[in-house]
Amino acid sequence: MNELLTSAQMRAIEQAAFDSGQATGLELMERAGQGVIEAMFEALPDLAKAKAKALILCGPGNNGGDGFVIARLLHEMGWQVSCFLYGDPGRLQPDAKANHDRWGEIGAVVPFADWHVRERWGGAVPVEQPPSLIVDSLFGTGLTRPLARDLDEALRNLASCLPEGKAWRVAVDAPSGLCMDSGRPLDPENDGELPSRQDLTVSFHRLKRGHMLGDGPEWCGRVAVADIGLNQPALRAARPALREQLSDMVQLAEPDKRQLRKGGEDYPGAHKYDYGHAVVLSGGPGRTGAARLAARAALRVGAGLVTLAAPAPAMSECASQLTAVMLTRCNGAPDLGTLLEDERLNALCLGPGLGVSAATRDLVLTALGSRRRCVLDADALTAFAERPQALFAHLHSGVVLTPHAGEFARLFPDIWARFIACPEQGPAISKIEAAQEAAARAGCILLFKGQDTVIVEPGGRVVVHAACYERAAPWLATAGAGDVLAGMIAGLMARGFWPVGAAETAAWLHAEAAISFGPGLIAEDLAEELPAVLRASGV
Ligand SMILES: NC(=O)C1=CN([C@@H]2O[C@H](COP(=O)(O)OP(=O)(O)OC[C@H]3O[C@@H](n4cnc5c(N)ncnc54)[C@H](OP(=O)(O)O)[C@@H]3O)[C@@H](O)[C@H]2O)[C@@H](O)CC1
Ligand SMILES: Nc1ncnc2c1ncn2[C@@H]1O[C@H](COP(=O)(O)OP(=O)(O)O)[C@@H](O)[C@H]1O
Ligand SMILES: [K+]
Repeated sequence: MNELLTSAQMRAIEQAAFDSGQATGLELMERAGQGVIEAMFEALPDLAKAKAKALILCGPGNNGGDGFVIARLLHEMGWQVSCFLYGDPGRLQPDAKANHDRWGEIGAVVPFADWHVRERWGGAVPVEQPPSLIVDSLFGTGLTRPLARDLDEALRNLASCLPEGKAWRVAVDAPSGLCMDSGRPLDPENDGELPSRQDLTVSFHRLKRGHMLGDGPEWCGRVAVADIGLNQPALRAARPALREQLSDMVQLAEPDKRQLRKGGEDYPGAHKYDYGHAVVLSGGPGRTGAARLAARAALRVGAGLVTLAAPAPAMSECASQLTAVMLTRCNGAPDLGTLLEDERLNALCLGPGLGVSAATRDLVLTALGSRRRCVLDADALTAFAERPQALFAHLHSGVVLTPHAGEFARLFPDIWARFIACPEQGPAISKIEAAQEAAARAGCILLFKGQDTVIVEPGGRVVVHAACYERAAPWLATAGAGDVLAGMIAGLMARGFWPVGAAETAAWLHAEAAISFGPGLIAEDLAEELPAVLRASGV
């Protein structure tokens, strides 16, 4: 259940279910409607206490069909329900048409031409009693272009007549207007501002990428996943074509708890060198803090030994601040080369506080030449902004690049430009495709930071760590948080984690430490919170 689907993958699963006789479209639609009802009363308990009046906005496709099921089921529960249709009833698909017609035996369907939103609910005394629930069943995974101007305007009018807090808002599968493959609004006219935020979005079978990426979480509000009875493993096993379509399935990040554990039954007598020796390169005097944060995090995450390698003028500054982290002198690339003659030094972290200079470029190239596992962050990336190819030519599969958006833009300006261009049709390029293209060009693992962190192995796994909903970690937006993440990845690689696994586990632990610490977090707290996080997660 840890998967994020694209709309095309969801359609392929649905088609396989039809072809194999696992379910019919009508059955799935009924379960989808039922699933929304169950999820919304569970997630929004106050809804049951609200005035039981619902407005169901149905669209021209199967998302609209789900809306007619919801209308019927709410009516059966005693709710007063109004159904509005954007689309031509004569052109509905068979399953949506069947549910439209079933609803038609119960109540009216108001066509779009008669919505007159402002006249209904906009006056000082509304002509019609306002609803306590608005269900957005206009578009789901079938959205391919921005909402038509007249519909968009009607929805904005509705949002101003019944603003947030006046009525609960529940979206069926997707907030209409959001591209579910990217989490990006298809809304060039309004700069990505959709007509309204939802209180809850109910997805079917699995979460889609758009629920977790980009602006998706902001517009979805909360998410729930309704089980609509699709047996994906059975369908996958029986149908090679589906297996192929699902082969690039994206996973949500999970920590490798088994590998995180130290000792235990299978390995009780380990020595510190069994957990590796990480080296973090420090900047000069007055710029050592970032590397010290990284080094401390590498040690806390369980590297057996961690050494901070600092230039001579910064040694006393570092020495006064370090205890368990060791210190060695490193005046530049030749010193680093000498240091790395010790083969026990098995993972490196370069970038935090290192400075944007030719000296940094030399250090990076020496580190890469040693073929050690290596994290390149911050200045180690920016130092190559003028000539990224000079970096890419030396990268290898043991390297993790950890750019934030600015660093990504400097190294991959063309990909960045395409990624941020306002999308006019779906599916829009997502952070996943941007990271995949960048990782393929760089030839190493890429962890593209942000609230939605995307980790990509060229030609291999794609993992998303989304710090949203119950895992929101806004306190991570603090100076130095990225340095800590880089140190954690280096520490895990020193312990023997594969680079992509180190990146995934570190991203999870990093956010978990922020969530565990909570308000007031500063970067120093992250490493200190790790013991509690590790204990709480059973490591
Ligand atoms: N898959 C499953 O297993 C299940 C799916 N279920 C439900 O079905 C939903 C997907 O249904 P769907 O494919 O009919 O697409 P939907 O989102 O209703 O869009 C309808 C059509 O609108 C059109 N269109 C697009 N953009 C437009 C725009 N801006 N303005 C105007 N028109 C626009 C476009 O057609 P076009 O005009 O491009 O030919 C599109 O095909 C899914 O989200 C879930 O709720 C559940 O019932 C249970 C199981
Ligand atoms: N609002 C947020 N929600 C979740 N994670 C965040 C948020 N803001 C920042 N982060 C995370 O914190 C880290 C910040 O890294 P970075 O931008 O490199 O900061 P710095 O350079 O100050 O260390 C990244 O791992 C990023 O994913
Ligand atoms: K919808």
